[in-house]
Amino acid sequence: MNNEGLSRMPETGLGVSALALSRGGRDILTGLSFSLEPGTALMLRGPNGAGKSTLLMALAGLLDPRAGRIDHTGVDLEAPKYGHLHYVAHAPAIKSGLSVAENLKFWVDVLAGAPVDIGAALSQAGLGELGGIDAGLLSAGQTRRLALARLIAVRRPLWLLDEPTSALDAAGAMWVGALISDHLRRGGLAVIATHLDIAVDGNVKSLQLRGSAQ
Ligand SMILES: Nc1ncnc2c1ncn2[C@@H]1O[C@H](COP(=O)(O)OP(=O)(O)OP(=O)(O)O)[C@@H](O)[C@H]1O
Repeated sequence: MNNEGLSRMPETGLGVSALALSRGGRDILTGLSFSLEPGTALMLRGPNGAGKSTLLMALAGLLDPRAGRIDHTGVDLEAPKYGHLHYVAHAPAIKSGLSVAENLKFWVDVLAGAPVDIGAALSQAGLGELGGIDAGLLSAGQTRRLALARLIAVRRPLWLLDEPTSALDAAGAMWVGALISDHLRRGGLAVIATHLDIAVDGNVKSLQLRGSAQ
């Protein structure tokens, strides 16, 4: 694959060692270790309740480890903490009452992204004709596309994606795969919780979670 012409991400790595995560006083994951270099995707697999979302939340800084370490390497220490990552939760954080374009603009402002062409990002997400409508009127798949559009609108090196192809049609799932592939080619990093295979071109690893029996 020729990567010339692609703007590269700042080189960010991720290291997890002897990690233990608990929720409601119950151990969900214990003794988990892995490391990821730039340009790599890690697919988190495992049955319902295995701890995929819990791990993503911890990587996003939303949940403190009970034990062990999470190290984000190559991060600009002057930058806001966790300002190098996108966390896109399973439940799309979309505000009804705001238009589709206003929702994306809201996220660009929250994420302190540089001014971007909102229309172009929506077009890439397959929502080019829908920028003016109330986001509450979107279908489930369109809502997912809008939630993911922030990955395009604000470039960040680490993507933490929880079931990103949920509710998407076949073309949408292909789009997500292409989006992640492009991200990896730029030297980005992605950790993705998914029950479905996502067609990603590049260095893709897989981690099977089984809950606290790790
Ligand atoms: N706020 C909470 N308080 C207590 N337990 C919780 C809480 N949130 C999640 N859990 C528990 O943590 C465990 C792991 O949940 P998690 O959502 O991480 O699993 P998952 O692998 O993402 O599952 P799924 O495939 O169903 O999305 C589950 O047993 C769940 O009941």
